[in-house]
Amino acid sequence: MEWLIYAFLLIIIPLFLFIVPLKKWRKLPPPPGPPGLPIIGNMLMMDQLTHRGLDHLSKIYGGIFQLRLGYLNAVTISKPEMARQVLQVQDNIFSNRPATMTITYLTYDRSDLAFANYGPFWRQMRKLCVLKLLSRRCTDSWASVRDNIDSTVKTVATKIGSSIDIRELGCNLTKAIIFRAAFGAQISIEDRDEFTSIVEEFSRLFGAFHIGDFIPWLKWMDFQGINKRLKRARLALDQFIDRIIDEHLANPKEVDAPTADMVDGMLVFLREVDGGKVTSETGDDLQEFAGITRNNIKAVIMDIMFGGTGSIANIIEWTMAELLKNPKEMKLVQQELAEVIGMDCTVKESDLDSLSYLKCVIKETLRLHPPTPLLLHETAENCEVAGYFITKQSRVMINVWSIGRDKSAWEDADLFKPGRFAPDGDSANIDFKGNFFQLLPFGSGRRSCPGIQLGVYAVELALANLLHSFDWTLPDGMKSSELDMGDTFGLTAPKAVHLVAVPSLRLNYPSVRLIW
Ligand code: HEM
Repeated sequence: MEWLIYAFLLIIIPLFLFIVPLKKWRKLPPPPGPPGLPIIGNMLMMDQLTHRGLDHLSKIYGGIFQLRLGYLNAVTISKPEMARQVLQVQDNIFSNRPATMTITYLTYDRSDLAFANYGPFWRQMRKLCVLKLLSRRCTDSWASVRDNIDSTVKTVATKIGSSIDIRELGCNLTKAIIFRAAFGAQISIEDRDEFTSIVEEFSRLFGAFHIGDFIPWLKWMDFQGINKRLKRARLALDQFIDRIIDEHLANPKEVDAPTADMVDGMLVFLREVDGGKVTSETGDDLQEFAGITRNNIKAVIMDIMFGGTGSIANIIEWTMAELLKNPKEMKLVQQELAEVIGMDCTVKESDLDSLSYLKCVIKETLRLHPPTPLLLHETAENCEVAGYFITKQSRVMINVWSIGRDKSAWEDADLFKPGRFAPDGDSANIDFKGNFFQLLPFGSGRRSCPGIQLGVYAVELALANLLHSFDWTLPDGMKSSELDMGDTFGLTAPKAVHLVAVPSLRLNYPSVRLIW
């Protein structure tokens, strides 16, 4: 009798655990896609891995298709319902991130938040970032937004009648916000310039092509000398942030102090590895947290630099461009600002809730120009989407740009019509917080953007003040129809040609002079 029980355990259980599921998967076809060559697969189509290239391929192969890049399967999703399958229904399987060799090295072996795989470490880092660095309670980050927008408006006021590069204006503003939030008000101009060049080199290296990412047995090849650049870049970051950390350690602050910055926030959890001890007590909501290392701090600071700076500046530039291209919409937003704020003062945080049309304009801009057009995820297990078999460790690209322009989800999908989100519009109930899979500028589910509150606040307050304080025209008599609306593709998708516009004073001058 006993042998019967053993036979059951040895034969039936493995059958159910392995063979039955395998058979289930085997019946399913892989997603459609273009035929590939031996070994390299579709690597000759690498130039198509942009939001526009993948959108074009989705018109041929459908809302889900697969490219084989060497040994890597890359699946693209371009329909809202399939995005829901991936980001909500099977979120647990799709919450890993793909990381190239370059990214792994530059993030200290993925010891950050954005590239860490889903699991206990990621959960703790996410909790730390959300509660201690990016929430409304982190007062300095938010004060940094207000102060830096005030000084941007004052700078524009000194350039009335001259051409202003809006991309540059937005980048300088967001860099100032994020630098001060991360390192505190004391950071010098020289330090800012030094750190900007480190971030720029990281950004160039993140996009670098390495054959070993696709054909692992060719990992040793380094045609472009990337390895040397990687080592130099990480050393520069080590030296810079170690100095900042040491300065902060020498001058400790209470995390709740009004002048505490993100480095102060993280130092509370610092575990100096050399000494092997936890240097300070952990906070209430992270009692079980074993602490973080200097490398974690460096990697998270880089996440915040990349997450914050490009996207906020991008939205400001695209919104201004769409409003200059659509003067009727510009008039509606400015009319709302005049009615809500009056013409004697600038916009304050408490006014933002009343600016409902401005919010519609920003939403519509995010639909047409999401700053991160492709969400990058990776599968943790074999699974099924829409009747297709997706293998474990597939790279999954959710084409948010394509989904935002999907003709079956949006009426007049290619037109800029903010009124669709107004209370009487056909998309009035749709928000961008990840609940509606046709609009995903901040992603959805576990890996969605933790900086959404801070980011939206900065975008709304900056645009409200720029549009309320000034009237804007295109330079040299350029007509709105002549404005170039093309984009480029990198980690984000900014306008291909920088937007240049000319401000004129809009508010009642004597009262505004008192404020400025
Ligand atoms: C306002 C403009 C912003 C937009 C449109 C934006 C968009 C996004 C998107 C699309 C993702 C990926 C979601 C996914 O993969 O499903 C993301 C992730 C992330 N964002 Fe943002 N973001 C913005 C602002 C910020 C700010 C201000 C910060 C920090 C200061 C930030 C930090 C991050 C981080 C750390 C992640 C990685 C989260 C993780 O993997 O768990 N973002 N963001």
